Amino acid sequence: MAGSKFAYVKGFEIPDPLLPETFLVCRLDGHAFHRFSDQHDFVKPNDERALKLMDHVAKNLMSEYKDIVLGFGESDEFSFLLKKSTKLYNRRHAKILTTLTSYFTSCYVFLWSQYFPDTPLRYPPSFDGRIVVYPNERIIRDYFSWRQADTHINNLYNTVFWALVQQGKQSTTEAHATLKGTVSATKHEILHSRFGINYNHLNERFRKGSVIVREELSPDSSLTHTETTKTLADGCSDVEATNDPPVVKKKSTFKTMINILHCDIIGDEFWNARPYILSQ
Ligand SMILES: Nc1nc2c(ncn2[C@@H]2O[C@H](COP(=O)(O)OP(=O)(O)OP(=O)(O)O)[C@@H](O)[C@H]2O)c(=O)[nH]1
Ligand SMILES: [Mg+2]
Repeated sequence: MAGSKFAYVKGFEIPDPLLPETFLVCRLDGHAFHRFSDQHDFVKPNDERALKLMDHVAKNLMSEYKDIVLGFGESDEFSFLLKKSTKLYNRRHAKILTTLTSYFTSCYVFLWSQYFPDTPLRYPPSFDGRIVVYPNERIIRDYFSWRQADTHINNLYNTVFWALVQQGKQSTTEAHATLKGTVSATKHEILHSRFGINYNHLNERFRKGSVIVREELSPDSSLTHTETTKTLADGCSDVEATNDPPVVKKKSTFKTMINILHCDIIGDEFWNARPYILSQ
């Protein structure tokens, strides 16, 4: 049937495919979370409730979108790696970006009260998003190393900064001045000598961010959920088991489980233990 005389406008919708057989990284970032965190009384420098909420949201996104093989989050941001063979929405750029961003945002609102039972949302939060196409494994590893290095740099700075303000009674201007031009060793030293804080003993979630992996379990795995989680924790500290049963993949006997880790992603150990992340 011929379209109406108006149908030609459809021709203005230009296809926006992402290059085939390349890795896609989608990074979502809280919009104006400086203000949002103030308005909702986030603990400084790290609010564990807010970070756990982000992790839970990311885990939900990965349950919904099985082609996401890895997530990494810190502060108000999360990066998601889609396997290079993904055919999700025919690799349409806008379709993937907008659905991932809106699903993440609605989950954030949906789960908010679980983590902030006494703090009603004062206004709707939003997230911006981008997808970057990367050609090879080395660059993907460098990408995630970059985000984790950033986590470390920001967290060390923020930890000393707020120690100077909250315990050292400096103004924020004075604290900035104290830290201007200092190297990492000096920041560690200030924390240790003035505040008795050993940075390396702080919560790993704060120091390393959150790594979310979809682990594949062998079909003959007879381990229980809890045992399996412990086994997968080898080499990574502080694994959070979920209470959900492992998901049985359709059309396959493999079981998968999404785990939240706070481990090093810089270096070989993480990647060598999980070759399937970059090989799909
Ligand atoms: N107090 C507190 N603030 C946090 C926490 N996590 C994130 N934030 C705030 O969120 C900001 C995130 O940084 P950005 O994404 O660069 O800043 P933004 O205000 O969100 O700005 P845009 O992303 O450009 O919209 C931080 O600077 C903090 O102000 C937290 O755990 N505690
Ligand atoms: Mg932000």
